[in-house]
Amino acid sequence: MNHLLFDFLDKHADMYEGKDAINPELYDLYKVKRGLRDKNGNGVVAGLTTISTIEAFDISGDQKVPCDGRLYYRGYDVRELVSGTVREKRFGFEEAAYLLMFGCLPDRRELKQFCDVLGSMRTLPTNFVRDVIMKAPSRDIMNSLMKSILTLASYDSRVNDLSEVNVLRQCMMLISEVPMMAVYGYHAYNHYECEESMYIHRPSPELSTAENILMMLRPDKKYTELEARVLDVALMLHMEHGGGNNSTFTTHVVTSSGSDTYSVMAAALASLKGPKHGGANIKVMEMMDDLRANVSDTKDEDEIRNYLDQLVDKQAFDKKGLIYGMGHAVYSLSDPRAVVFKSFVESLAKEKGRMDDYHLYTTIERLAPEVIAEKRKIYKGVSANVDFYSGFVYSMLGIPVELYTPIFAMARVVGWSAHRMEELVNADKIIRPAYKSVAEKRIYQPIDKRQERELAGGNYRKIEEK
Ligand SMILES: CC(=O)SCCNC(=O)CCNC(=O)[C@H](O)C(C)(C)COP(=O)(O)OP(=O)(O)OC[C@H]1O[C@@H](n2cnc3c(N)ncnc32)[C@H](O)[C@@H]1OP(=O)(O)O
Ligand SMILES: O=C([O-])CC(=O)C(=O)O
Repeated sequence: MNHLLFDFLDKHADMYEGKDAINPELYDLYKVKRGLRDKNGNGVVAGLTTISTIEAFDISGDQKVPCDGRLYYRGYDVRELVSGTVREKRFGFEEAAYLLMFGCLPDRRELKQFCDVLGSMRTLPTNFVRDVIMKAPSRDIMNSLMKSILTLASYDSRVNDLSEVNVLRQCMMLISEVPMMAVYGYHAYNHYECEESMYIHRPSPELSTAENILMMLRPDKKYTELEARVLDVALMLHMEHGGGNNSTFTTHVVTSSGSDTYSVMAAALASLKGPKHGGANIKVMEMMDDLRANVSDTKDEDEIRNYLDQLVDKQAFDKKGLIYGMGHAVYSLSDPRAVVFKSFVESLAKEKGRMDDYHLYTTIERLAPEVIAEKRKIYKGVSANVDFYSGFVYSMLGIPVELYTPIFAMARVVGWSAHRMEELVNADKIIRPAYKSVAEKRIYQPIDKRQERELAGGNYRKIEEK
């Protein structure tokens, strides 16, 4: 332990606590939109996009009426894209990636070419797995991914070339390589930290992204057709969500400064892993484990409601006051992706003998919006979001929890790529909103004239002892 640091923090913890708190009334006074949303939850319009469209309200006269959510990729309803590829027995991730990147649906020849190119790019530099991915493995695969992506930049002789075709090359390369880097990052962690056996399977250029993920993950490389199709649908549902979501907005912000593709993607990953964003899928699973540990009868609705009450009152689980997997910055009555997920969760749960869990999830999905509405100011309705059922689906596919958010990233890297290109082509202006300063001006004091402060201390020690 660094005693110097420990004592310093112990003395200063009290002084630091609340130091940066700003009187909430000032936000109203200066009309600051906290979280870049107005009082009714509407986001500040920060840009234009043709990549996707999100709808959560219908307009009736001059009224906005909450409706079931709708999501379109380049104008195509995501539900139709999913049902189309499932019906026509094709893997859809690559097709949707083509659509998002190039703006139109591919014909058979174009799709084959695109899949062949992605397949040919599923390689990493010589010894990259040994020298980069295996070094300092961590349970946090998102951090491991960021490290790998930033290191890849050193192997790119045209790292800073912002021409469209070069950025397209870099993006396609990352779409191909992120699944490998994430799965190998997990194997490294599983071997070095969990003392399990390690195996590194090379991806196959003939297989789809979803098949490759399952193949690389499993010791015997085996998976069923249903498992690969379900994962493919999950990837399609996570690929893109407008320009304003936290990680895609990060993509726009960092792109606008002229930074390189690797740095932009690392920043987007850093944003996505947050538990209020893509990291929520891991939190949902941890919350469900905590619920099972604290609710004696998971079929008793009163007991479940009581636990949800405690969650929102910051008394249970991580004491953050959130029911993970619930609520969305844009959607009101429903998130269309959660609805699609739910449609195959039931059949999968039946097949895997997880119907008790399925009923528990559906009960929470029904009760949570009521509990949140009782205790918070609700502007537009709260419903299950894409992260609510995704972890449950992955657990039925035998995917380890550490990979849940990285799987989100494997898909969303496509949306980030499309938005990076859109920002480069259209905006070419650094994103720079304003912050109103509410600080007082002060007169400089020479060091010998500054008053000595009495620091009580003890606060950090208490935190450490917990
Ligand atoms: C891929 C994705 O990023 S999807 C989102 C994944 N995140 C989660 O599942 C985490 C849990 N959910 C949340 O934290 C929130 O719903 C967010 C961050 C997604 C959206 O938050 P907001 O934009 O503030 O939602 P909204 O305006 O509808 O919230 C209204 C009120 O309900 C509260 N609320 C919303 N969702 C929840 C929730 N799941 N649990 C408890 N309270 C909630 C908000 O805190 C807010 O109350 P406040 O004004 O007192 O702070
Ligand atoms: O749009 C948002 O705020 C969150 C997001 O990325 C998603 O729901 O996929």
